[in-house]
Amino acid sequence: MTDFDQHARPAGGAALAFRNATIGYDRHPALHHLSAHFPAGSMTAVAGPNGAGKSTLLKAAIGHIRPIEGHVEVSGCRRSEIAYLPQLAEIDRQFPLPVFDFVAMGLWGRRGAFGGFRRADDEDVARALAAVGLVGFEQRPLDTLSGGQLQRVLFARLALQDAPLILLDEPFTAVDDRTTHELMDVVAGWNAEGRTVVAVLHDLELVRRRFPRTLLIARRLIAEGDTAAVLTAGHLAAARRHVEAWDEAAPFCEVEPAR
Ligand SMILES: Nc1ncnc2c1ncn2[C@@H]1O[C@H](COP(=O)(O)OP(=O)(O)OP(=O)(O)O)[C@@H](O)[C@H]1O
Repeated sequence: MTDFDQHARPAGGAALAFRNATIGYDRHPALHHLSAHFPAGSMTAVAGPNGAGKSTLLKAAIGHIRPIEGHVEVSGCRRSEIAYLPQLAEIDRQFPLPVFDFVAMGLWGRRGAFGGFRRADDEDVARALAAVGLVGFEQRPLDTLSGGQLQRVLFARLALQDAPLILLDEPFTAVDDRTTHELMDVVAGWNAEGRTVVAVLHDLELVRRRFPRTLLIARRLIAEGDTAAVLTAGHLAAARRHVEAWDEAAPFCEVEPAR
């Protein structure tokens, strides 16, 4: 358990399911007929080659993209309660705020933007910063942080959202091994509290070590389930072949679902 166990949730939290979902941009599908399930309380890695549709899957889960066909279902919480960490490249780090204030924004969902802060909130922010190893950084402007420090700040803000379902898009890209290890422990702590975690990851060794479940996609489902059974040489080769053979101009899906 982490410092956040006062927010610990009972088992039976939030789940996410894709039901024969085709998801794309301007009606050009990026993901075809995807059926996949992220059970409540599970911790799942989403893997696949570049362009496989991993970020698209997370964006559909939070409702930024609507399926062209099929359904994306969130159960056990409202979509607005999902915590989502986009790729670092999509984050505006020129935000003119000190670390403390930026992290405190994680409380907005619970307090409302104009809800006012309580003394306990200051303590929660301080605890969140301590949990990611950033004591002493409270007044540092965001734009003076290294990539790894910024990622720690983003994790602290995410923790304060107290979300039952947490989606992370390549959270360890451009951070060193030590930061990855420490932030990975934070993620495992969230999952131990009963939160459902879905993380897009390229580092398959990390996935094998730390994620019990994996979803392997390549514009469609290749395999899902126990990580060892999913990340086989055969499945990984199939994923590469499928993405390489993909015709970007194909307007509509004619591929049968993989399962
Ligand atoms: N906003 C967009 N408009 C049009 N096409 C897009 C958009 N975003 C992504 N795509 C396309 O959808 C497909 C899947 O992209 P996505 O970013 O989901 O893949 P990914 O698996 O996350 O890739 P990577 O590992 O490179 O981050 C790609 O062909 C991409 O070019």
